[in-house]
Amino acid sequence: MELHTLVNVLPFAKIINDNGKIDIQSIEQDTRKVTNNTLFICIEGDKFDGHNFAHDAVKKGAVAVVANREIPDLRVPTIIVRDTKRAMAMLADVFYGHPSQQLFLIGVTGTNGKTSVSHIVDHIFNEAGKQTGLIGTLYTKIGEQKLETVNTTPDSITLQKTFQQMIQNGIDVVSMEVSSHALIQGRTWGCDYDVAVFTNLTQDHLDYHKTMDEYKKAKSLLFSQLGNQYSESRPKFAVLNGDDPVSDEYSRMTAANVITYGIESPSDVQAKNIRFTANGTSFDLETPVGHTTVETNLIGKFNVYNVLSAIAVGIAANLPIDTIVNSLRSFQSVPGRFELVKAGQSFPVIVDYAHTPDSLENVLQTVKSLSKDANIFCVVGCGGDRDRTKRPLMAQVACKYATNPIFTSDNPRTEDPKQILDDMVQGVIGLQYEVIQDRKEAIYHAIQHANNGDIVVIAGKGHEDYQIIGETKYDFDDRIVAKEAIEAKVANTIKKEEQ
Ligand SMILES: CC(=O)N[C@H]1[C@@H](OP(=O)(O)OP(=O)(O)OC[C@H]2O[C@@H](n3ccc(=O)[nH]c3=O)[C@H](O)[C@@H]2O)O[C@H](CO)[C@@H](O)[C@@H]1O[C@H](C)C(=O)N[C@@H](C)C(=O)N[C@H](CCC(=O)O)C(=O)O
Ligand SMILES: Nc1ncnc2c1ncn2[C@@H]1O[C@H](COP(=O)(O)OP(=O)(O)OP(=O)(O)O)[C@@H](O)[C@H]1O
Ligand SMILES: N[C@H](CCC[C@H](N)C(=O)O)C(=O)O
Ligand SMILES: [Mg+2]
Repeated sequence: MELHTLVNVLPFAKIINDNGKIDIQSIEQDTRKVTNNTLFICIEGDKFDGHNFAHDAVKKGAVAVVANREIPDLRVPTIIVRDTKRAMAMLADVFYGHPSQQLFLIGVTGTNGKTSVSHIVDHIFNEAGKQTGLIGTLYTKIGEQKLETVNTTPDSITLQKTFQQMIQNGIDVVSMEVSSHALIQGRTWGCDYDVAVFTNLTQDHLDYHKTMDEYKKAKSLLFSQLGNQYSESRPKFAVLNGDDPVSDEYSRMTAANVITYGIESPSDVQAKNIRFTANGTSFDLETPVGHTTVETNLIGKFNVYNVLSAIAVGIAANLPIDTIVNSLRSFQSVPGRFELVKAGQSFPVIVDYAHTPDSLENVLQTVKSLSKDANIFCVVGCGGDRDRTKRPLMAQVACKYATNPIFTSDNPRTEDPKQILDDMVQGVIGLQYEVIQDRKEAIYHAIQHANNGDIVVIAGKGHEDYQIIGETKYDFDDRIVAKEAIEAKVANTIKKEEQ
């Protein structure tokens, strides 16, 4: 695309060193991705100032630069704008041909459940015969192809480029997770959502947002930015959790149609008579388009909320209710979410991604409801360089529900693992718990001491196949470590029996 055509979308932009027509073949905000004929955008970030990389970008092939000030000795055309992040989102949307307008785009935000809900939604549309794409914590999925992601919600260039790739691959429906960080940083500016979903709001990320109010405001942007163009052929919907008090505020902020879902409060999409069985959950469903029964393999009340929100998305997209409900029967699970590890042991071992006080409470409550008298071993830690104030709260939750809480390291990152554990322990002074800093040792310890009828929960890292200590990412997968621990225990038992 020609540089001036692109720059036309940036009101009041000034070009320094303009030297006529230039063909732009890619736009990038990271020098590590710059190639020939790139338009490089300088972003002032938390760690670096991209303006300091402009010369480097030109050396690598950048033919023009977007900046918020003149960069000394830079000889390529430089487009000066006040806000380079906003310019980046606009340029990305234009450069990739407004791809989100051609997709049925669903954004899911909330503290917990984004990955789960986006996967259930993806499954529903897939079963309804649509070609689907998914963007989130686990991966970017284009049809059957899975690509690794750095962030839950990518930067605006990566995002728009991914949408374009999806269109080229025949995708028509995309469900994506929208993090609060992404909303505040404008990574999703330019996204034309058809449906925006709110799961819930509880404590997390206060290291970044500072207060719950700021965190709530960040998430509200998905709803206030939801297009307010009324179109009969393409109405916009906000899908809100009727049992979360924050939904009232979000409802007032959006100009779109609102569908609520819930269990406790009267909602448009409502679950009644919830029945937890050995194989999953079933409930009576009431919706504006009909009443029916839902059966799912997923367990826990929190998963009823996840399923309800996904049903509401299906309804917003005009899918027949029977198609939605039938597809739910074949939805299995999400990797690392309540994932059972089986290696011949006589007690359940569950790996789960609960890394907030609320998610841990939901999972442990569910586990407790499975067997009232079981000893519950809960191996849990808290991430470093993240919200410190959730640490004592997570420890409290572990001690409230588990008979055997074991505090260990999650991803300590650049923090001292001992300090993180000390922060956790501050919440449970005088209560019973163990501290085993090494995660592998902690998992082995829990499995070694669990007996028939007990339950082991390994929380916090779910699908992660690494552990970040310092700045190094080591191979580490709770599911593999747990399996090895079980196998060691089973082998030992057999040996003892043979003696
Ligand atoms: C704090 C934060 O959110 N940082 C995000 C932010 O980085 P930043 O803009 O501050 O970038 P920076 O590293 O200071 O660099 C500034 C600029 O210099 C450029 N640069 C930098 C180095 C270099 O060699 N060359 C170069 O060009 C960078 O590409 C960037 O344009 O923008 C980047 C691009 O979008 C993100 O990858 C990065 O996420 C970091 C890795 C991160 O850890 N973020 C977490 C907190 C996060 O965003 N998490 C949420 C999920 C949370 C949840 O709900 O659970 C997520 O969406 O992933
Ligand atoms: N609706 C829910 N309410 C509360 N807790 C939930 C809910 N759904 C899932 N959980 C719990 O939260 C954990 C994380 O779920 P999931 O990965 O779906 O959330 P997420 O919002 O994508 O998280 P992240 O912000 O880290 O990407 C699960 O492992 C489970 O313990
Ligand atoms: N998206 C979350 C994931 C947390 C996962 C947990 N294992 C940790 O490292 O704290 C975050 O970046 O805060
Ligand atoms: Mg997620």
